[in-house]
Amino acid sequence: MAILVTGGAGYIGSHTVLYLQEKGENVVVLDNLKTGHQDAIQNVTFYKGSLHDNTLLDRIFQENEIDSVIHFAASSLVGESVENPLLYYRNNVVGTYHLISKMVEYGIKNIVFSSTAATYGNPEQLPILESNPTNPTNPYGETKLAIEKMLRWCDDAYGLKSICLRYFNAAGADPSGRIGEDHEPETHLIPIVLQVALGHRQTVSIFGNDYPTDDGTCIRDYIHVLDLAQAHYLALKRLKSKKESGIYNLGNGKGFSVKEVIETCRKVTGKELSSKVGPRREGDPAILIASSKKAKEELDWEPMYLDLENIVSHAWEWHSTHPVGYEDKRVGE
Ligand SMILES: NC(=O)c1ccc[n+]([C@@H]2O[C@H](COP(=O)([O-])OP(=O)(O)OC[C@H]3O[C@@H](n4cnc5c(N)ncnc54)[C@H](O)[C@@H]3O)[C@@H](O)[C@H]2O)c1
Ligand SMILES: O=c1ccn([C@@H]2O[C@H](COP(=O)(O)OP(=O)(O)O[C@H]3O[C@H](CO)[C@@H](O)[C@H](O)[C@H]3O)[C@@H](O)[C@H]2O)c(=O)[nH]1
Repeated sequence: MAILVTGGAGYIGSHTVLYLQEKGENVVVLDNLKTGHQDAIQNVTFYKGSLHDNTLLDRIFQENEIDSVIHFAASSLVGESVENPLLYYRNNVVGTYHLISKMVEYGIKNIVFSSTAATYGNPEQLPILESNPTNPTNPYGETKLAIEKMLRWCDDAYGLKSICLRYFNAAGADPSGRIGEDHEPETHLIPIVLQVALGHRQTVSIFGNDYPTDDGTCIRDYIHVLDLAQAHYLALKRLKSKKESGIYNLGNGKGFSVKEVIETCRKVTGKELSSKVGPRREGDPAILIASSKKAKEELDWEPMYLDLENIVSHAWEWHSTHPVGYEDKRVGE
């Protein structure tokens, strides 16, 4: 049997594919390469195309013995979603609607879904529990919450079992340096700061220093991408054994401010790293920190790389050895 990984050529998807391969799983990837890289995946059955292509989805489900799906494919940038919400409703909600419809048609009962801390909005308590209210402050979070709800109703109606993993901020890279994060343009904080270290940018702009935090900058919970990969594997195992849907936070349990992240990058790279304070970015909550107690208890999740310096070191290992990222994007230049 095979696992279909949508968005498997993306940052978190490719790390999960590698993890699943190392566990001996048979993996099929669907990715339109909008933000992913074919070079990030090796030795898998790969279909280049979109969630919106029903004919391609038919082919994938007919040509492979798929018994479960891990669904990463999405548009996932907070700022972009505020500027272009319809793109997010189409790619995330409508795209997932197509995928789930085909799963129901082909009788595939298990899905692990990439949800997000952005479903909570400005949290009422910290650390955030899965049972806390969800009030997204941006269209990205809204679309992910809409999908969680769609999945819940599909469990009731069709017996489709889902585990929604609400990740906090994915960071780091495969410690052996084989794959890493490569987005164009890059919007995530750690790779942006490391681009300053590489001399690809002059400075990093700090998006606001008037938040209600100790140093005035936003606090986030950075979780290693391989710890996320492990959680997907465990979530699939649980779906297959318990046949129960669920929602789980995945975070480090510790929060770091933007200034603290920049300082850690200075320490790891040994470089000065210029920064300047700019305006707030619309849609950003002040503080997001996870409680991952439920994932640890019910999925037996044991994150291995909780130290921020370690996470940044793995990211730096990738960026310093691949200063322009994957080779494939230079094809045709
Ligand atoms: N990076 C984070 O910190 C973070 C945090 C929480 C949740 N998430 C979620 O995790 C998932 C993966 O995030 P990522 O950081 O790896 O992003 P990414 O952009 O690197 O990966 C997404 C992948 O999906 C593919 N894709 C997008 N739309 C598609 C479509 N319609 N059909 C087929 N393929 C499509 C892209 O080409 C890309 O390879 C997303 O669903 C995102 O919302 C990410
Ligand atoms: O140049 C930059 C980039 C980011 N930030 C700040 O750094 C923090 C982290 O930002 P970023 O790395 O862009 O991540 P988030 O916007 O927190 O979103 C990530 O984390 C969310 C979960 O918390 C996921 O849902 C999203 O998909 C993922 O992009 C935020 O406070 C930003 O305002 C800056 O100050 N300067």
